[in-house]
Amino acid sequence: MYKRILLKLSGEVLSGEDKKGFDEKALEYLSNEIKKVVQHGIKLGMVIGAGNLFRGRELQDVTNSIGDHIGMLGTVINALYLKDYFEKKGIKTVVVSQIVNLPSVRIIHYDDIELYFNAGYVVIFAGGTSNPFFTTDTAAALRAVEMKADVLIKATKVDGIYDRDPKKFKDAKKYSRITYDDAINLGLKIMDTEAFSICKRYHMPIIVLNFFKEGNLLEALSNNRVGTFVKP
Ligand SMILES: Nc1ncnc2c1ncn2[C@@H]1O[C@H](COP(=O)(O)OP(=O)(O)O)[C@@H](O)[C@H]1O
Ligand SMILES: O=c1ccn([C@@H]2O[C@H](COP(=O)(O)OP(=O)(O)O)[C@@H](O)[C@H]2O)c(=O)[nH]1
Repeated sequence: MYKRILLKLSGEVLSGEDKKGFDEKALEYLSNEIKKVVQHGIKLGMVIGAGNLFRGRELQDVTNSIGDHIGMLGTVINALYLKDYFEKKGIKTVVVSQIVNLPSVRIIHYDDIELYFNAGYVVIFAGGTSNPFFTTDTAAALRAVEMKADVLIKATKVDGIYDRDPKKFKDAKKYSRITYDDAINLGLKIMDTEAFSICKRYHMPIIVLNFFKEGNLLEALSNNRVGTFVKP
């Protein structure tokens, strides 16, 4: 079983698919899935998106870089919302970020992160990469490498990587395994190229899985037979 993971969640995990804001049922489901992982003693880092609040590219009347700043702040909002929710459910959680200075958010410091893991805390890395023009997938790849994760899990609403977007093409075919190079060269838009490149360079395996199937996350960590596995 993987013992140290970076979990990337899209913002819609907090709102429900194609919805905005926060949904109680979605949050309860999420905290139950996370609890299963934490109870196995797995060291868990998380990167959360902000698709349930703001995506820079969707703010059409806003200057690109400012829209992205708004998006990154959205990830901090999500992280704090989650921290509060998790703690009420008994999951010890700390939020770290480089983009805000708030009493509820800690500065990212490698030594401290190890202490948080050893004390059984889930660590939520908020604020994306701290730069506009990137996504939280790229942030997840960076944080996975930085925290020396065994694997990066991209938890999403499709059950793996397909030869085409399965939401648009009913006859899309799923890969159970794929190389970084194929994922990049075939232009499979499940994650951005930057994220695949960082994982390739630092030999970080990726599992893409459907987060909305109960127990899927823990099963993937146990047997590697869920979703799509991206490897060298
Ligand atoms: N080749 C592909 N294989 C799987 N999913 C794909 C592919 N191309 C595009 N997608 C889309 O990527 C989405 C997953 O990305 P995610 O980051 O979770 O969502 P979003 O970017 O909408 O927040 C899926 O909903 C799926 O429709
Ligand atoms: O390093 C980053 C990460 C995110 N964002 C902004 O934050 C938004 C939310 O992130 P993302 O789209 O990855 O969220 P998700 O779709 O996974 O919920 C993005 O649209 C960008 O506007 C950014 O500017 N830089």
